[in-house]
Amino acid sequence: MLASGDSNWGITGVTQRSDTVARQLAPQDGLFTVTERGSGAAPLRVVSSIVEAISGRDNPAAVVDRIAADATKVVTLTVTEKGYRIDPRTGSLNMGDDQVQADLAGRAPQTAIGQIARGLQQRARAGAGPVTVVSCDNLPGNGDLTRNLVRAFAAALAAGEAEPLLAWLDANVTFPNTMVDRMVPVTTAGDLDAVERELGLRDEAAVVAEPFMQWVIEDNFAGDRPRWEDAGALFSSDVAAWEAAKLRLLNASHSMLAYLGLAAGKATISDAVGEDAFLTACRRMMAEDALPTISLPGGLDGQKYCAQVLSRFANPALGHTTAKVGSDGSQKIGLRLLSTVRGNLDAGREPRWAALAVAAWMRHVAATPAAELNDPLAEELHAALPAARDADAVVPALLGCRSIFDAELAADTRFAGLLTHWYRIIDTHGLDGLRKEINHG
Ligand SMILES: NC(=O)c1ccc[n+]([C@@H]2O[C@H](COP(=O)([O-])OP(=O)(O)OC[C@H]3O[C@@H](n4cnc5c(N)ncnc54)[C@H](O)[C@@H]3O)[C@@H](O)[C@H]2O)c1
Ligand SMILES: O=P(O)(O)OC[C@@H](O)[C@@H](O)[C@H](O)[C@H](O)CO
Repeated sequence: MLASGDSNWGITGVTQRSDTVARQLAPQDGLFTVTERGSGAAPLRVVSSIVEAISGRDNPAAVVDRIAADATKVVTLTVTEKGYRIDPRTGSLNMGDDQVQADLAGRAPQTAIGQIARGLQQRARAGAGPVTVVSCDNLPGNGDLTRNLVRAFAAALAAGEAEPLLAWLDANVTFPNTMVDRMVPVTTAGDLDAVERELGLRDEAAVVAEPFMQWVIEDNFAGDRPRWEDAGALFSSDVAAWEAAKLRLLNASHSMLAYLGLAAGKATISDAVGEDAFLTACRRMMAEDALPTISLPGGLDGQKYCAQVLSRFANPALGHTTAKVGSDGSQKIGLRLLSTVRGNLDAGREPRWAALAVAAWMRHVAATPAAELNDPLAEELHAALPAARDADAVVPALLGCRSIFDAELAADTRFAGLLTHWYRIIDTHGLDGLRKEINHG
């Protein structure tokens, strides 16, 4: 958007739990490069939109100040699913979370929702103007969700604080829903060296990405906003449909490839999708299980979208690891896969392929020691596991985790049967068994 000529905007970047990115950007005046990899890649570009980078962990008061500043018009957040601190049983803010309670008690806030709510409270008191909060995470209705969590935080304050803040939020803050799509793997040391060779300078904050990018935003802004449409963003009143398509087709296949790939020793998503049987499983999951459960947004051709997703996954230059995509499974499978599972069971169909992905996740959980499982619920999941790790022991044990499977889904014998079937094949017959079973249909 800046490159299109309007230079009135800039970004204050805030890191959350670690100060790494703030430390990398500070000596570079906030400048960083974006390297596209794959067919149609644009030349390396230096991005100058970040005017300052703050460590939210070390300087939470500065975060509150920036949100409250009159000059701030938009607050975006991208903090992963677990960063929202949702209670899986209620879908609202987890009031049992120590960090949420500490933010409510009045310390300089450390949680993402606490920082936003306290920033907005200071903004209300300062009489600064309206502001828009934009979640960019892979969550359905991410704007509505963020609004509900911020309101829940405000409502939990003492009455004298809660009522004026809630009224001010209603009159001055909007939370548009968005869908962001671009595969951006973790930058490696090799990426930094490659950028240095091309640029002639060391960029510690370099970003590597695929050429594809898409940002769909609900046009519901409380105040001024950058003209992102000049740089290709799509403003739409149908963001929910875009988000459902992305989560149930792209992200669901991504998770499926991650867990099948991990079981078969494939390090990257492109390696996993290069295995014909896994490619077939993804195709069939999207076509037979996911597509029938969603209404596509106007202008999106489902068949073409699925084919494009699989060819994006095959990009060998990206190096997106199965370990990274497979992290935080407890936070992702409900949104990406169980939504499809429920849609099919309700319609009387068997979610055969989506169940394969969930079974592969269960196998990953059971085969990974608790200390090595990259998941905020690692302890809870391992506490649920019995000593035996075969299909008949693991599947019912993990189905009993109410943070992930509701009682109705856990009691569905069709789903449990599919999970046990696929788990057993992965566990006892390995890649050859999977190939045979997937190709057999
Ligand atoms: N990387 C991609 O390909 C991509 C593409 C589209 C959307 N997304 C979305 O962006 C989000 C971030 O992805 P990423 O690849 O940058 O992940 P990442 O793991 O590299 O970064 C996650 C960020 O979230 C913060 N965070 C993690 N746990 C937190 C917590 N408990 N509280 C507050 N902040 C927390 C981290 O500090 C970090 O800044 C994803 O969850 C996804 O929804 C990612
Ligand atoms: O970012 P995460 O960890 O929530 O999920 C991993 C990937 O599935 C995801 O980041 C995709 O790459 C992205 O959603 C593509 O737009």
